[in-house]
Amino acid sequence: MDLKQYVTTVENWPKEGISFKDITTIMDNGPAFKYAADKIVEFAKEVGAEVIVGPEARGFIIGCPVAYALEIGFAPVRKEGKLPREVVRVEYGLEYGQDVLTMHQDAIKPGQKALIVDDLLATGGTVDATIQLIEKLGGVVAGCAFIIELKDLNGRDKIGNYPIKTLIEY
Ligand SMILES: O=P(O)(O)OC[C@H]1O[C@H](OP(=O)(O)OP(=O)(O)O)[C@H](O)[C@@H]1O
Ligand SMILES: Nc1ncnc2[nH]cnc12
Repeated sequence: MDLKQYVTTVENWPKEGISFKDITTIMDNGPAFKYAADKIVEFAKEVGAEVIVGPEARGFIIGCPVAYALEIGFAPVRKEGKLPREVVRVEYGLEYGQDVLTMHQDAIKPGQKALIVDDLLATGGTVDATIQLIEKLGGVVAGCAFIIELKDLNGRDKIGNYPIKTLIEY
């Protein structure tokens, strides 16, 4: 399937100069959404993922069906002040901002193999912070999977040697 045809590009949103890649037009097409999730499920099996870790909010959209298909757990990464129990926290930078990401202290078991799943890899700030959170909890990063990669922003450089899967490149 040519998944790229289902992505909508919105120029100058949410800020001047940003070419926003909107995945809601993948999600609202059943076969396209299933294809994207199935491709990431295949990768999750290859790397032996034992838990899926997804950053708020679009990482929930694609991460949860992957976890469901594999019958493994899903651990949410949330912006500060959203998780109700004790958390670990990491500050990070975005293509269009700065924020703090958190995970519950008990979200990952020591030694557990975690696959990070998100809709898009841009500067890599989010995935870098998520890797740090998993490792603070004693987890092992099995890999990172994204529907979309924005190559010019060199997000891969922040991921280092972990296995990476991306389905669409710009
Ligand atoms: O590689 P990066 O430069 O970190 O950018 C990628 C991140 O940015 C977007 O999330 P955003 O923080 O906009 O939050 P949202 O999913 O709640 O819209 C996207 O869903 C990724 O998580
Ligand atoms: N250009 C972009 N499109 C969609 N989501 C993003 N997150 C960071 N940069 C983005």
